[in-house]
Amino acid sequence: MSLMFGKARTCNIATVPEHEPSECNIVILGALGSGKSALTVKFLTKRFISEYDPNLEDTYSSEEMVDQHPVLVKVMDTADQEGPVNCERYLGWASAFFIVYSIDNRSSFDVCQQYMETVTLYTKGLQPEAQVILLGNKLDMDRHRKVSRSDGAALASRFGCLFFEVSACSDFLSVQSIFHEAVREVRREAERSIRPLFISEDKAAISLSSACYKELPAPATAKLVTVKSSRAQSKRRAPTLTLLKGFKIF
Ligand SMILES: Nc1nc2c(ncn2[C@@H]2O[C@H](COP(=O)(O)OP(=O)(O)OP(=O)(O)O)[C@@H](O)[C@H]2O)c(=O)[nH]1
Repeated sequence: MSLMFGKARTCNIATVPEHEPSECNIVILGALGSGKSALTVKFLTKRFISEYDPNLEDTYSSEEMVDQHPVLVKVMDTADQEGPVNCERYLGWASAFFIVYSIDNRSSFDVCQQYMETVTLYTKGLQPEAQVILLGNKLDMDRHRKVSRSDGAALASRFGCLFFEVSACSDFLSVQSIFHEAVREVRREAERSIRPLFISEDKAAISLSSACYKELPAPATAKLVTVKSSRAQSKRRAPTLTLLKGFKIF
């Protein structure tokens, strides 16, 4: 079986349909304190962290079932201190980007615009194109909101990407849904990129205008199978919480 999924991605799950990538590499970008680690840890462990090591950058993986198909989701939780610098380490690796801001912090939203520009400049025209999802985090802080939902939607629409608001400290299923939605987007893109390009004008108009705020799909029932960091794997260390030693988990 060969997968039409470039950039040296591997294929090791035999039951994956031909056009579907068996791995999905998600890079999480955003300003300091926007909640990148909290979202990552929530997805991996269902728990919320309140303290973290801001210099910790690592890649974690989790075997997931998304729409009855297995996929290895790898998550790179980045620790850039001042916006997009030294992006080479993830630009070629990512199948999807989460660009995260905190809805109660206007400047974190401004940093997102820089990330959007950097990432879309790199990804546009690639086959398959890495998918970008804008995330307004800390939805539980709505009463302190500094970025309106329509501002988020407008930015996403400017770059033609999906947009969700979420909270890393509330329910696990909505955080998981966003990661699964990223997998779906990556699969759609993989499928699109192996199809000949016969798009009617009507369809093109629909797809161009459809970017923007999207209601979360019903939470998937898939359950977390394993939690391992790639570093831990390579050193054959015990999986799970040892990899998260930079976090305090509640
Ligand atoms: N209320 C609330 N707090 C959150 C949420 N997500 C993260 N936080 C808190 O915000 C702070 C920063 O969260 P992190 O996940 O460490 O943010 P980060 O983007 O990884 O930060 P850096 O590692 O410094 O880049 C922590 O105190 C978290 O507990 C959320 O959804 N709601």
